[in-house]
Amino acid sequence: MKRPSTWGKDFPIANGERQSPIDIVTSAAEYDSDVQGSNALSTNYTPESEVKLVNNGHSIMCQITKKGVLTGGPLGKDEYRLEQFHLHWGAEDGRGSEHTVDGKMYASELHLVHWNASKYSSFADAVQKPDGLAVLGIFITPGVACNQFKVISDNCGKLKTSGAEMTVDTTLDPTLLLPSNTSDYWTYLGSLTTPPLFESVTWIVFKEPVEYSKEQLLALRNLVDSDGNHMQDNYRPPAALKQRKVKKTFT
Ligand SMILES: CCCCNCc1ccc(S(N)(=O)=O)cc1
Ligand SMILES: [Zn+2]
Repeated sequence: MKRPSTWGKDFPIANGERQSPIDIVTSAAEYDSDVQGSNALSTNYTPESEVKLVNNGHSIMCQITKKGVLTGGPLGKDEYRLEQFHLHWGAEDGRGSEHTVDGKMYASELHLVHWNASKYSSFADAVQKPDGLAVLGIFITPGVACNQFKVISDNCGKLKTSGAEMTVDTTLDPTLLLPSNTSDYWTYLGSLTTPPLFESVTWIVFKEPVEYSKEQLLALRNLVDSDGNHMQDNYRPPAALKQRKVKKTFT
């Protein structure tokens, strides 16, 4: 994939009104009490009985096969189905996340991608609809190892090159990839952060980061992308906020 600065030519929506990621200016975010209590954000994931990993040339992706559901919060009455998760990261710890918080970049960002199964028939059908997708963004910071992420980081060596796929014969519970606090998040209307950049994503970015070990981050940086280079800095820089408001669920 070419550099983000070149995307505008082939994908004019790159300069659209609801592009992602964004810099989250915490002082400008508006508290929204409506996303608490009975309609709090809720995940109901079924653990994967085997783990399908793909090096798709610009990230490492886990294709979900079990029924996993995200509801509540900013999603109204609709039920969003977990489709896949993947990550973005830097060449070093000081950069790598896509969203930033008051200009701060994290070392990596995990995206759990869901599609609106209440209104659409498949991910492909939902991916271009304004209320088609919901993505959970989880910031990653260097620290202790994340045990559930070992399923991915321990197999990066076998997924080195673009197009490599493998099925790991072990279970994986996506719930264990989430931060302990899933009540505090920012949410706003945005887009896919890679081409085709469709403006179809309700973003939910958790305030609390998750820790991965140095070794787990290094495993990501040793992957090879579709250009044959080390897969690093596969993050899009923040796009203009334009006429959007960011909501927050905490004071
Ligand atoms: C039409 C086929 C689209 C395939 N690619 C989907 C896709 C791209 C980016 C993200 S992200 N990085 O915004 O979560 C999720 C899913
Ligand atoms: Zn992503």
